[in-house]
Amino acid sequence: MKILPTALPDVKIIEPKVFGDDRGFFMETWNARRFGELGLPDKFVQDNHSRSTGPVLRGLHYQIGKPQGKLVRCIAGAILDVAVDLRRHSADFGRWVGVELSADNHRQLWVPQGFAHGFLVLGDSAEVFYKCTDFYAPECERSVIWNDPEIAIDWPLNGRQPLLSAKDAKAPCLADAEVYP
Ligand SMILES: Cc1cn([C@H]2C[C@H](O)[C@@H](COP(=O)(O)OP(=O)(O)O[C@H]3O[C@@H](C)C(=O)[C@@H](O)[C@H]3O)O2)c(=O)[nH]c1=O
Repeated sequence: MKILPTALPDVKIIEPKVFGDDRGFFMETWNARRFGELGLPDKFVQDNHSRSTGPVLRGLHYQIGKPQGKLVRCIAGAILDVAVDLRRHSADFGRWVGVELSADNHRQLWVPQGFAHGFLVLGDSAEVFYKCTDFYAPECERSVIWNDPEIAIDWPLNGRQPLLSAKDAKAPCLADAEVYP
C-alpha cells in the first residue's frame, strides 16, 4: 500500500499492493496499522455503498458540526472523484482535485474532514464504496453546487448534462454556503 500526493496536500491517493495470480487478484483495501503508520485515520465508523448510472453526478457534499473524512474507492466501473477544500483559513480554500478511481486501477482517495466530496460516473455505471470517520447526520448535511464557477471543476461531461438528485440540483454556490472556519 503506498500513498501518492495530489495537488491538494491533505488529499491523498492510496494505491494498494495488488497480488495477481491465475485466480484473479487479492489486495488489502484498508489496514488500521498501516494507515496509522502512513498518518491516515485508523478509525472509521460507517461504510457506504452506492450504485449509479452514467452520467450521474453526486455532490458536492459535506457535513458541518460532524465532518466526515472519507476513504473512497470504485468497485465497479469508473468515476472522477473530486475533493474541494472548504476550510476558509486554508491557502487552498475553494480549490479542487479530481482523481479517476476505477475497479481496474484499484486506487482509493482519502478526502479529509473539511472538504466537500463528489463524483461523476464515467461509463455506463459505477459502484462506489467509502468508509467514513463519522456518522451520517442529516441535520449537518451541506452541499455546494457542482458547477460553481468560482470552484470551476473540469467535469469530463463532454457536453452532456449530469444526472443530479433534486437536492443537488438546488445546492447553493460557494459564496452562499456554510463552510469550515
Ligand atoms: C449519505 C447517506 C444517505 N442516507 C440516505 C438518505 C437518503 O434517503 C438516501 C440517499 O441519500 P443522498 O441522496 O444524500 O445520497 P448521495 O447523494 O449518494 O450522498 C452521498 O454523496 C457522496 C458524494 C458523499 O460524499 C456522501 O457523503 C453522501 O453525501 O440515503 C443514509 O441513510 N445514510 C447516509 O450516510
